[in-house]
Amino acid sequence: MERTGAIEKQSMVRLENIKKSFDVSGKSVEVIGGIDLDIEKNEFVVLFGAGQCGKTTLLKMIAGLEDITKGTVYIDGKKSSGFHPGVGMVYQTTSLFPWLTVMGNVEFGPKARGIKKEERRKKAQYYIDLVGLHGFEKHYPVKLSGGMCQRVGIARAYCNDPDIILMDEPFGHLDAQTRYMMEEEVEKIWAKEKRTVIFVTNNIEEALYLADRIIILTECPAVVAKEYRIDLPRPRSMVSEEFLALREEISQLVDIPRESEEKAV
Ligand SMILES: Nc1ncnc2c1ncn2[C@@H]1O[C@H](COP(=O)(O)OP(=O)(O)OP(=O)(O)O)[C@@H](O)[C@H]1O
Repeated sequence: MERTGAIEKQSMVRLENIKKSFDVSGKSVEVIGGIDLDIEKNEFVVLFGAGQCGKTTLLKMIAGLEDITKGTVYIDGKKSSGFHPGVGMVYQTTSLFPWLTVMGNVEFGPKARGIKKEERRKKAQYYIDLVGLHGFEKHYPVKLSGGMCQRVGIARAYCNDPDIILMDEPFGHLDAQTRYMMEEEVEKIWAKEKRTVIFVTNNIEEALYLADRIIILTECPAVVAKEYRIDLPRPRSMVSEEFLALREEISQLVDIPRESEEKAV
């Protein structure tokens, strides 16, 4: 709880000294080394760090899908234990049900909660339209491109009315062009639907394009190395002076080669 004068501001997500160790061949390996974090309602927070630093593990602990070794997660002020219905997840690779159509996948959550057909169809249609898939309602995932599948995943997450949406490198497997398009889509949807989003990536441009705040994690065991509040106006230009200056600063901090340097090696 943050104190601002006499008023107490409650975080949507609060992590208190979160630690995680895995047992690997009988040895305890610490992956998360003690993370404290407060995330405000409707904030767009990006967890940024090198591959294998523990980002997915942290996200899973927030979702209640992974046991916490030490520390506490609070969701909307309440101590969280296990899966929380107010948390939705969009995964790295598509996790759609292949035997269900686009409509079937998006309405799956409300259907499981017993929402009547007419109501859940209306809602699912709204989110299908919002992610730009109008006309694809009856298609099966096998007939869709990677970007379209991720759109369905996003619509499915929103259709469950979560307060918090966790996105785990959702565009990591897409080609560069589709990735830019999807980043624009997510930004637009977030501007319209305003939820608390925690987005994992190891792509600096993506982080800077989307985030209100970037949390930079150290390599394993992950702790918060630094955080940046990004106040650039939205929608952002990836070639503005301020954007490029921040990209340079963060690149140097985390020493991640740019795409062109990676290719040159
Ligand atoms: N169930 C598990 N048992 C043992 N080790 C695990 C388990 N899950 C994750 N790890 C280890 O924890 C570390 C962090 O993994 P994690 O997937 O959280 O990293 P990440 O930052 O999300 O990686 P990437 O960016 O490559 O997706 C890795 O070394 C991984 O091998």
